[in-house]
Amino acid sequence: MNIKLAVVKGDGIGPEIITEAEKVLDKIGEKFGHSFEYTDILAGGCAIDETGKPLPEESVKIAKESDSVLLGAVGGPKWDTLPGNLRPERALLGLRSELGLFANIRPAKLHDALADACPLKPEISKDGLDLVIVRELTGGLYFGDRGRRHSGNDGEEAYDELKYSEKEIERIGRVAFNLAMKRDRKKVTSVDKANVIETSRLWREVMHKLAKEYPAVEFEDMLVDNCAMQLVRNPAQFDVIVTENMFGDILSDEASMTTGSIGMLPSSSLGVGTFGMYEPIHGSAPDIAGQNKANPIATILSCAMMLRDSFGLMNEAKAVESAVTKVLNDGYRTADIMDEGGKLLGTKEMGDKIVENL
Ligand SMILES: NC(=O)C1=CN([C@@H]2O[C@H](COP(=O)(O)OP(=O)(O)OC[C@H]3O[C@@H](n4cnc5c(N)ncnc54)[C@H](O)[C@@H]3O)[C@@H](O)[C@H]2O)C=CC1
Ligand SMILES: CC(C)CC(=O)C(=O)O
Ligand SMILES: [Mg+2]
Repeated sequence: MNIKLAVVKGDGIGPEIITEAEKVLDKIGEKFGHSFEYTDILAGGCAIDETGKPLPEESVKIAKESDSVLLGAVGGPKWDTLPGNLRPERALLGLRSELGLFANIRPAKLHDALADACPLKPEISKDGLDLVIVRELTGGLYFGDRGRRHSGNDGEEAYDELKYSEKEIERIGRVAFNLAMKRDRKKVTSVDKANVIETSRLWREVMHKLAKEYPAVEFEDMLVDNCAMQLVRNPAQFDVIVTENMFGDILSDEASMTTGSIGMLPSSSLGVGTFGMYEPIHGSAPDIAGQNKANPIATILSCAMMLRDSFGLMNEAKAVESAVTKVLNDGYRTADIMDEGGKLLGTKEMGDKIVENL
């Protein structure tokens, strides 16, 4: 296959982790007879510096003409004082909505070798942890009307609109139920705040209707505050969690720690076809940027998701995942997952080790 990828290196650790991901893809290409063609597109802080805009039209155009997008991370303190619509993060939201990527799949699986990196007590993780968060990605608070206004004598007031339509809820619900059908445990937990928020009450109604169409799937609701607690108390109870945009953003960072580090969690963002955007769930980690310290595994595992979900290359995806597992089993660690007896590697050396194991 000849695969054309639009690549957002982005800011902070973005360029470092993307370099390692491309090395892995190139090795896959060499081994399995594919070629990967990368076109760098500007998005985020680097795009602001170069063009004055977080997401130039040209970047969206190239992304749309590609087979999929690979993204590092955007943002950083340099751009934190810009107005909201000019911040680097707008680029990410813009790409997600322009490309129609409403379903964000974030698998959190604890590798056996990382049991000591998981901060939970061993008895909590002893039988393994393997859950997936299905996060709605193009609706909710991050896309509603927002602004500032003056209100009476109380000074300035800021507002962010939260709305969801039945259609938006149903389509993300279907992604979750269909995913659960392919997994051993076939369980969906729909997470909302239906005791307070009207959008959550509609969310719950739609999910209940959908659940009836999937009798083979065990279904439950959970309030988001309880879910945040349960993820630490007993994460093994979860299989597929489906939730709205902001709850999914927050809960997936929390869930990442059950795997040892946020540097381990990959993601795919999908729409109706096979086109996807693939990125680690973490941000640009300005505190470690440029120091060869970032864990590239989340980005590399995102490439495995891309090979499987967008291109149907099952063996190739498995090869990447097995190489990562082997490197971890051999005791190699980046600083974020370092444990007693581990062999510490930098970003580049971790990428090299994974390539070596391919
Ligand atoms: N997808 C994206 O592009 C995202 C961008 N951001 C942006 O990133 C910037 C930094 O945000 P933070 O809140 O600090 O979140 P962050 O996820 O960048 O970092 C949080 C903590 O996790 C660590 N970390 C993150 N990725 C790591 C990796 N691969 N290996 C080792 N350690 C890692 C960081 O060093 C930091 O201590 C902000 O500008 C934010 O808006 C945040 C989340 C997602
Ligand atoms: C700009 C944010 C919505 C990025 C983020 O935190 C995420 O997608 O996980
Ligand atoms: Mg996030």
